[in-house]
Amino acid sequence: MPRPPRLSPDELAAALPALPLWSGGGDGLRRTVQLPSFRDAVAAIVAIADVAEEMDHHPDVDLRWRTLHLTLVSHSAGGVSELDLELARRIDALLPAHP
Ligand SMILES: C[C@H](O)[C@H](O)[C@H]1CNC2=NC(N)=NC(=O)C2=N1
Repeated sequence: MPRPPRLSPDELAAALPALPLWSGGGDGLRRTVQLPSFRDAVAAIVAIADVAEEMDHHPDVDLRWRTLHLTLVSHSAGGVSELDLELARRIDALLPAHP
């Protein structure tokens, strides 16, 4: 299946209000979340990995103790695409709703 192109700045600006826990611009969407423990954070990564494999779209992941930093970017498109928006929505459904 062809991968979607990168979003234009206007398309991205229109999409971001629906993802209030995510920041960033054309170089990637970013969310930081603190989990109760290191193990909880690792479990969150594993749950995200299941979604990423299903979508064949993978986040950049940086874990510092129990603080998880996620960056979503479509490497092949050279920016943020609809796949990143969908992955962000699915990650939000897995993680606690607070920062
Ligand atoms: C062959 C495979 O579909 C590609 O390498 C996929 C895998 N996951 C990916 N994930 C992300 N974030 N960007 C990509 O360009 C990408 N490419």
